[in-house]
Amino acid sequence: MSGPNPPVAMTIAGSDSGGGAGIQADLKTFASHGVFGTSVITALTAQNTVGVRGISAVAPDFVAAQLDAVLDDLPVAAVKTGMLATPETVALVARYAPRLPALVVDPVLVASSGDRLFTADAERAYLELLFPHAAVVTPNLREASVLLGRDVLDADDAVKAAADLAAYGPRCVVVKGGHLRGSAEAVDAVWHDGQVTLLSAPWIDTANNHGTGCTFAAATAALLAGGSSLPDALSGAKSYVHSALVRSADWTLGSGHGPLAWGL
Ligand SMILES: Nc1ncnc2c1ncn2[C@@H]1O[C@H](COP(=O)(O)OP(=O)(O)O)[C@@H](O)[C@H]1O
Ligand SMILES: Cc1ncc(COP(=O)(O)O)c(N)n1
Repeated sequence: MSGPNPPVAMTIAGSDSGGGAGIQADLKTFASHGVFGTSVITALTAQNTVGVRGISAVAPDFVAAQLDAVLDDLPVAAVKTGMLATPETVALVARYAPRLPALVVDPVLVASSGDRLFTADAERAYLELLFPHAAVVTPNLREASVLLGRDVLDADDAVKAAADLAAYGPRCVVVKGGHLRGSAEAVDAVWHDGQVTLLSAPWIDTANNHGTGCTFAAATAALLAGGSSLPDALSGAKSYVHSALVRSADWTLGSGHGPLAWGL
């Protein structure tokens, strides 16, 4: 006898040929949470732990075909967006938003290697078209800076940025502090229902941080698909990333920023 159906989640993101981020990180994270993962691929990247060598965006019509194929057939309970690659694809996903439950938007604009993953001038499409539909948006410090057009450099800036991004309509904003060095804690600023709180975990000293943001957003979507409340999903995702970072801290896969472990 088989058990009950697993919850189903969807990732709408880019492929990372190096396996550390994007679709590959999302599916590992869904599976680690006992969630069945579906995937709508928006772009291929030729990428490794060192950097991004090339990007080939999928035509928006074919992104739509993938969305239709999955949504017409499978009971998707939560959705995560990662690299959307072009403003046209952001607009497309926004048009599908009424069919996308528990929408976690990770506004991937720049890889941790510093390579841009989005065409210029995409900020407005994110802010005006997609953010109003999101249950939660999860920019890192650099993405918050690009979106707001000002420096977001420290914890105080992150708190202000979370409140300012909330004005665009998402139910919750997490400004992730994974690139804030020099502190014993990795602190993220969370705006939810008009209140700002901090999400904190011990800082792990490791170069293997390629895919932390994808993993955090995918874990949040997996936990939402399983029925967690938003605050529980965010704290569960934070501890999942922390424990993955601990287990892969000393790996030497690749000569750049290596990937994270997976599994619970
Ligand atoms: N070295 C680290 N130690 C502990 N937590 C980290 C570390 N690096 C990132 N995180 C956490 O991982 C999550 C993803 O953050 P971040 O790395 O800023 O995202 P991104 O990959 O989008 O740049 C956040 O919760 C952040 O605090
Ligand atoms: C296809 C793809 N999607 C997302 C990221 C961002 O991940 P990170 O910020 O950890 O480099 C990436 N590098 N590649």
